[in-house]
Amino acid sequence: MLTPHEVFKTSGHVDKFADWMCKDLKTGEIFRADHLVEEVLEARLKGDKAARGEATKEVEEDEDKKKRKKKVKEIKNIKLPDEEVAEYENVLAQIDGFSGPQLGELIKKYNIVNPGTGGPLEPPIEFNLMFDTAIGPSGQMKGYLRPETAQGQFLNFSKLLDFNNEKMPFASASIGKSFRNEISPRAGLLRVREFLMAEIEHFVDPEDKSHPRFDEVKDVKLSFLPKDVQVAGSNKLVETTIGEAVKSGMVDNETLGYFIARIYSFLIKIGVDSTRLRFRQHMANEMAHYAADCWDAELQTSHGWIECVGCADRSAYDLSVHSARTNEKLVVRQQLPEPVTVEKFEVEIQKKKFGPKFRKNAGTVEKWLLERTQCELEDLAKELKDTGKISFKIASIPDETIELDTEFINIEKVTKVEHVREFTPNVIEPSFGIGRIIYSVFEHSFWSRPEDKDRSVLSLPPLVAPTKVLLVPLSSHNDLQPIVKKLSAKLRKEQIPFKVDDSSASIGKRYARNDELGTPFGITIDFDSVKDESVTLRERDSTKQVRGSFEDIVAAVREITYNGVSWSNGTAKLTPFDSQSGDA
Ligand SMILES: Nc1ncnc2c1ncn2[C@@H]1O[C@H](COP(=O)(O)OP(=O)(O)OP(=O)(O)O)[C@@H](O)[C@H]1O
Repeated sequence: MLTPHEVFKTSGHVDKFADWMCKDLKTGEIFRADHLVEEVLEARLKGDKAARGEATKEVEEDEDKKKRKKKVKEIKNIKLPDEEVAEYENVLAQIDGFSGPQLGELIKKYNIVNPGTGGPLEPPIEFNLMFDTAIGPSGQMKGYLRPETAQGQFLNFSKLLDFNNEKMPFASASIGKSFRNEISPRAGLLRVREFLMAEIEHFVDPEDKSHPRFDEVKDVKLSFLPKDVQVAGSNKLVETTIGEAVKSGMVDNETLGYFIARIYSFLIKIGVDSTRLRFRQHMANEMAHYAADCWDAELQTSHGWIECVGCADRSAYDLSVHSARTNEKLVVRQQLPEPVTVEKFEVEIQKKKFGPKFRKNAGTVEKWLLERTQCELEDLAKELKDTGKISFKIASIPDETIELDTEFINIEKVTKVEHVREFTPNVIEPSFGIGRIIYSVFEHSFWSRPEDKDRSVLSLPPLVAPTKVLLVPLSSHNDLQPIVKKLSAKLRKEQIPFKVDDSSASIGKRYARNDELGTPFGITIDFDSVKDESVTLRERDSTKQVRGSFEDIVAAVREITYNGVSWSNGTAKLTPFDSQSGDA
């Protein structure tokens, strides 16, 4: 988590990991420029709708919420000219793609001011999001709290490749805290300065980004928001299978497509509502310059569409920059099935002459030369041929310009037979924000029973519910205790997390409060249980009940929870139970 300056300087974070902020010099308030433009234009569009008499219930509720936040000035119901409405919609569709200066232009053009006070704002300036610190007692070594887990994985590339017996493709994964000095943290878990991140770095051959298991997911149907749709100012979703999306080139390659589909399956499995999930492609200027393609899994919540998982093809960027900085090769070597004849530039160094000329720097100069790419060697060979010498600078010998003539070096194109292919892998990176996912799952799973709005249910899938079963003895009568004990032991043995609620509240109340906590099953123990060890199993969402031996009931719970079996299949052999349990 605590990472030396050099790592993030090399990865580009020191120079580029920044958001744009605007300052109100009078009040000292600071706003994130893109969020400000987004919020103000959205508010004006809603005001316009209201002025046109098109206010929906949602608009009214939103306005009410915003008024409470004292953002009154922007919410006036003012009808906008039609062209302006279209312009606003266009800007909003592309809001993630603007640079700082472009945001500054928009702020000027649309006269966007401090929404609270109406005061003017300074043009946007860049604000680096990393928390910096000093490492060690001398305070000399600058460091940062990591803003993502990825870089640590890249630094360990050689070890990871070794663990995988040098075989490609392979992946590493890491889960842990990341830190970003967000300009304005807000919306609970959605934007915080310390958050849990889970990232997979999947290393793949740049010349073959097919995925051996793509066939398994190719028919998964998804909602896509591609970049050209956004650039055209729309947010109309394209519904198609991931197979088609890759085939048409909308999604760059199979491996990226495979992970997009797997992200989808994961989110659905843990309780995300598929109708409130879309994959939005990054627009060209939103994407890092090195990325080949990038899609965000966005979940719709009461705070709008929220990016919860990013899935990017980061190409060979990270490994290349770390390798260049450290002079360590971060490459894969693969035995070729058949030797190939290649033409390539090679450097011939007169080592004996290097020592006296460069002394302690001889090794560094030699290494630098040997690590040049073919393109660089081609340029150097030309320089040597044309001028009889080459001159260059090396970062670690900053005060010296190195000059070498043909007495010291020769660079020539040679024909060689190669048995090994050497390449820098590309990286496909799914990056999950755990807090945002959990928050969205809560919103997507929470509902009230139509017959009684006060009775809420958290429909967490059994697999992710922290407590799977609530054990409910009908009464606190001593006769029921042995069965409670026996059933508890059985559940413990089967590793099914459960809780006992033997409070004096009515059965209905006990069920209701656990429905709200997301506990998917209730097992009721009554006086018949004492006689024949039969118990009742209740399902949270439907409130359906079945009866059977406690062995069969526990087996059904296990099958439904851990093996993806449906309620009706899992309880097919049990007897439907119609009770007046106080549920209604
Ligand atoms: N401040 C934050 N609080 C909580 N989760 C975050 C935060 N920033 C990023 N994440 C999570 O980490 C994931 C990967 O980070 P990434 O760098 O792609 O986000 P980002 O594009 O910077 O997010 P945003 O544009 O919303 O700031 C995001 O999909 C999100 O789930």
